[in-house]
Amino acid sequence: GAAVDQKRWTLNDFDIGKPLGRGKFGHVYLAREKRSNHIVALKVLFKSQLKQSQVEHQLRREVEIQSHLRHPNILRLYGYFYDQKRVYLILEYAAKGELYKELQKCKYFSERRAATYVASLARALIYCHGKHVIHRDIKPENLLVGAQGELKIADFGWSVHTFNRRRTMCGTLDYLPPEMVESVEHDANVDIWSLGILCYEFLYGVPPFEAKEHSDTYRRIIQVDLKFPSRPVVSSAAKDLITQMLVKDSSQRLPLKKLLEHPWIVQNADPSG
Ligand SMILES: O=C(O)c1cc(-c2cccc(F)c2)nc2ccccc12
Ligand SMILES: [Mg+2]
Repeated sequence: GAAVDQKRWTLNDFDIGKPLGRGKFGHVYLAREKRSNHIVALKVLFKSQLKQSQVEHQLRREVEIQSHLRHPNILRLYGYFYDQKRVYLILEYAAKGELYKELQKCKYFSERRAATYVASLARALIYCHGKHVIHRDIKPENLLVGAQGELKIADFGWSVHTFNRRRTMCGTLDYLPPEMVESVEHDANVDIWSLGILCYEFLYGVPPFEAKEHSDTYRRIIQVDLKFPSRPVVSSAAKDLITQMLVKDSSQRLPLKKLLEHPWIVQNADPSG
């Protein structure tokens, strides 16, 4: 098979290490490229599963997109190859793993930690939007943490698949903005909404429109039924930012560049991200 940086990779180029996790279409392994000793994550996808779920074309498109994105807060895709039964994706290894596990463990983040994450995601999204790549689907499940604690959007491909499966079939609607829930045209401003949802969840430990039934979540989203609990205590600056992002009219949402100048971000985000 081919590869994004023209090199023809094969399984023999790697020493395979411990499993890092499993997804719907296969497993991810720690691996070391033999010549460079470079540590990577090798995602192994079964062609049978990909065919069965009719996601081959999406995978190719997402690989194409992801391989061209170069940003400190976007997980790198170095290349891919395939054999008879499997497709292998050569990914950057994020040493501190999945953000959602960290969020579950500490329930919610401090305002400084939340603001630092939100600012780095805003910078990654500004970069993506600049390359006409939108909709990076930035829920906690799609975020990994690098060795220095930096956030990485690791959402290439899956979320599009899960997006088509999870959001239309089952799974969380929580992150969908009104225009997507009402399935009308959507643009890069969908990412501002999702980042607002994420900011709320970082600070309170739950997404703002969570409800038992899908139909209730759906209604709360389209009504923008935004409420701030009294606990944990959160600054009014943070609530102001979230309120400016979770606006039904996508054109009225706070632009990402303005987000980086918002007092809550300026006063709380660690500049190194
Ligand atoms: O047998 C193939 O040619 C094949 C190639 C690819 C593929 C090619 C480039 C990039 C990428 F991500 C995937 N995906 C597949 C999925 C299911 C069945 C077959 C294939
Ligand atoms: Mg996606």
